[in-house]
Amino acid sequence: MSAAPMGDVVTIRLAKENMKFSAAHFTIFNATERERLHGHNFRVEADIEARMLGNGMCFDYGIYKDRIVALCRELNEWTILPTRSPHLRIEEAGEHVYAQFDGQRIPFLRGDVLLLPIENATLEEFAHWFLLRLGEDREALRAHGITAIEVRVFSGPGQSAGRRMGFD
Ligand SMILES: Nc1nc2c(c(=O)[nH]1)N=C([C@H](O)[C@H](O)COP(=O)(O)OP(=O)(O)OP(=O)(O)O)CN2
Repeated sequence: MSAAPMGDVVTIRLAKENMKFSAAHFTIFNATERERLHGHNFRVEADIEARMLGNGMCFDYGIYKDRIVALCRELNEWTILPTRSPHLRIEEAGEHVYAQFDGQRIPFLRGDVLLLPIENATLEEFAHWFLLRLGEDREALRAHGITAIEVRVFSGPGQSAGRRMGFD
């Protein structure tokens, strides 16, 4: 049986139990409608497309297991607020962070809040955040022969958003 020729594209699926984070958020639907603050135990999965590199394997996926778990830890046990929402203004004042929405000035302790450069605290924006962080080191992606990554974020069983990014 011939070995898989170098250059074949394979998909590595990473969906480990420890790829998870607990966080509070609220989805903003428009300038006047949002959810109440609530939380989830979010789970993360990643499909990484890559070229075979010889020796019967592609890149060592352990590298990205560790990276995804580390990124989950960055989001764990925070109230996540989006800094790029068109409907929310963030005001930092001393030990507080105020989220200004539709005339409401919602107070948080700075020590409880993680400000993320996303448009909304949604599954699809969390997935995009993971993709941007995983795609930061383009040299490494090239060396690993990685051509695309899809990240899928779950807010609970049966509810997720997947987002894909190609890399040249
Ligand atoms: N396009 C999106 N729409 C919605 C999102 C989102 O991320 N992207 N998020 C929400 C809510 O935040 C989320 O659905 C709230 O959780 P909810 O489904 O109410 O609660 P559970 O996860 O416990 O699911 P149940 O169906 O209640 O069991 C809404 N829209």
